[in-house]
Amino acid sequence: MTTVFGCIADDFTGATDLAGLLARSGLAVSLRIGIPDTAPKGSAPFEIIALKCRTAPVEEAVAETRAALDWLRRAGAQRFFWKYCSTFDSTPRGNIGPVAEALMADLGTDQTIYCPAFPENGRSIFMGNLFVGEQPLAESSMKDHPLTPMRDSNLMRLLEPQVTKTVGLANRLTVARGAQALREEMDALKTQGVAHIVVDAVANEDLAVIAEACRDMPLLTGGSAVAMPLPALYLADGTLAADAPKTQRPQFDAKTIVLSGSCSAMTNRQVSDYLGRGVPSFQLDPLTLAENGPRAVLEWLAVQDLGAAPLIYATANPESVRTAQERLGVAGAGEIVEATLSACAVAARDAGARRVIVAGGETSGAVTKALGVSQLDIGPEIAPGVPWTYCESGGRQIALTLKSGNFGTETFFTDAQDRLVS
Ligand SMILES: Nc1ncnc2c1ncn2[C@@H]1O[C@H](COP(=O)(O)OP(=O)(O)OP(=O)(O)O)[C@@H](O)[C@H]1O
Ligand SMILES: O=C(O)[C@@H](O)C(=O)CO
Repeated sequence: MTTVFGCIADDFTGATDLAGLLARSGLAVSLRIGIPDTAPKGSAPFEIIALKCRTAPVEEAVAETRAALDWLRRAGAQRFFWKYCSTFDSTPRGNIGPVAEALMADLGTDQTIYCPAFPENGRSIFMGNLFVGEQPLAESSMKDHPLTPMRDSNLMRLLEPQVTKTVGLANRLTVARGAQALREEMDALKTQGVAHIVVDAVANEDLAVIAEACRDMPLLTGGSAVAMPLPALYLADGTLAADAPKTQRPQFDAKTIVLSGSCSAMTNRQVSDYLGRGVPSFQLDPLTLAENGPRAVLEWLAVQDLGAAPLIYATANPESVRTAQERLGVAGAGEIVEATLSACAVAARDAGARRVIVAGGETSGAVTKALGVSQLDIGPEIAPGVPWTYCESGGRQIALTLKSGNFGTETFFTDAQDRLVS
């Protein structure tokens, strides 16, 4: 099968988020961890390459995404998507804008759109300003993000310093008038030399209009949700054959491990909910780990009944996180926890776990790497933007879900288990 739509995501959970929304169509979606070192063969209609370049140096992010684009082109894709966070996480220099400009140059196109809106998860854009729920981005918890604090809510102002060409806006009033009106507005902006168009969207209906208007642009950029209507559009216009490969539903043994390294407000609530159900659990403390290593948790894990879906978590409140970071450094505390959760993932898999639930973007990156996973097929969605995925790890098929810190409802860990039939 030739790939129709090639996507590049700037982090792992963001990639599974996009994959989950594309897979709502029932069509096969394949996710590669990093740029495959083999030539494309038997690629899916929708291919996503997950990178880890959100906060990488600009030159590194540009080089990696260009290499990913090259692989996707060799897989046959002619339309491309640059996926970044629905909260537009970026540094003052990038990497959203510089990567978009580099991909545009490679594709020989002079216009693209920027639409991080994800209404189902409370991200909306109005008059170029991004909201998280009812709060402007810069007043949301994103203002204190450790790596990419977002201190402005205006997407044009955020993007301008990241690009060399002109930035403009197609606002909600235009989007509300439909796909044809939006196309005309983009053409008018093109004559004014606008290369980068922020597009307003407050509801899924707006995203349907934007996707319809922009479906044939060589490059689209945004959060996952703006890409969601594309599979149906490509099926309807014959870009994708009606017999294109569909998603699979393999079955997995119910032995499960839940690993949480996210300290977001939502993950804290999810961990509390799961603990409240009386599941076996082990709380990791970075300071104890720094002193004694992971032996205690690995010994505890070795005697657990994985049928009871035990939880190992470092999830903590901001005060405890700060204390650990003051003593070990931000990176030091993070690495100790990530290394421990990764070792637990491997030990649980070797002990028979076939369902692995991971919370946290960085944590997911570390666990996926430790499990030696290079390709994931996308299964059923657990919550908006969080699907189950199927992959091979250590010679076995496992089901793996990677949850962004802020995604899912309080009952996510049980929701995940309920979504897979054994
Ligand atoms: N108790 C703790 N003290 C200090 N650092 C911790 C603690 N628990 C987890 N960490 C580290 O905090 C970081 C959490 O980042 P991660 O990306 O996994 O979650 P997140 O930021 O909530 O998720 P996302 O990026 O999807 O929003 C990881 O590096 C993790 O190892
Ligand atoms: O878009 C989002 O919010 C997520 O897919 C994400 O990128 C989390 O890191």
